[in-house]
Amino acid sequence: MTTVQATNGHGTRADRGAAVGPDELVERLRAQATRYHSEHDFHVRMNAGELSPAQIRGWVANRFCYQEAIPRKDAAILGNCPDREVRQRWIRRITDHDGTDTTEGGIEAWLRLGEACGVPREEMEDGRHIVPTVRFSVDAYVTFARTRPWLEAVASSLTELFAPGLMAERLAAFEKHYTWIERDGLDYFRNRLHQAPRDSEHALEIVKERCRTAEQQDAAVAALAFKNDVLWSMMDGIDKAYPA
Ligand SMILES: O=C(O)c1cc(C(=O)O)c2c(n1)C(=O)C(=O)c1cc(C(=O)O)[nH]c1-2
Repeated sequence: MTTVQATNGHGTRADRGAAVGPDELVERLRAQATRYHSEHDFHVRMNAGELSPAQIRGWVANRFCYQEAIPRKDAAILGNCPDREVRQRWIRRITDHDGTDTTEGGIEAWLRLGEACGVPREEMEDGRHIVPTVRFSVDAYVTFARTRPWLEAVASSLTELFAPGLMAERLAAFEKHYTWIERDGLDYFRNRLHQAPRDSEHALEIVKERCRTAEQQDAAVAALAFKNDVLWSMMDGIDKAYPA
């Protein structure tokens, strides 16, 4: 089939006329990997061990804004989703981040990561280090989940398909290059190594099964492209705020 690639990579309806099968849809979604934030220069330098302590601290403090917003984003998806089976599994994402009476969640693990890097917990919690680009990008993601159809919001979470490679590389890079960070602080990344594939498999199953029309498929690809933009602009904001 002939395709005309949109220059912004958003895979608009002009790309294709007809709906494709589930496997080809997965290929279209996976093709978005080239625009994932792992390709951003700040991440490339992070994993090469080239960032200063101030740059790592700036990244950790700003990323806390994203971590804190994830459960609110997932609650918005639950609120818009009429399907009990989907909700039954999706709800796990909220406790993974918020924790429970007996388990520590990702937000607490991220606060410990920050402390291990030398950012006091209260400085993360009060948001004093958050730069405007990060705040607006994160807000755009939560607003997207609140206002778009729930299936598109599920598709937008599929950046997590691309996350495990970056996480594994990051964990190795932190252990090798940033030895000034206490090892216990890296639990967040270790946990995500198994949580991210589990979550993205579920989201992919939903999108494969339910995005059957060309419009739904284009909307899913566009949602994923939007999310890549959210993550990329966060990195742009952090990169600019903490120069080498
Ligand atoms: O550090 C990263 O590179 C990274 C990327 C992503 C992602 O691809 O959206 C997530 C996370 N981390 C993460 O920790 C996380 O909990 C998470 C949830 C989601 C989501 O969209 O639901 N993405 C991500």
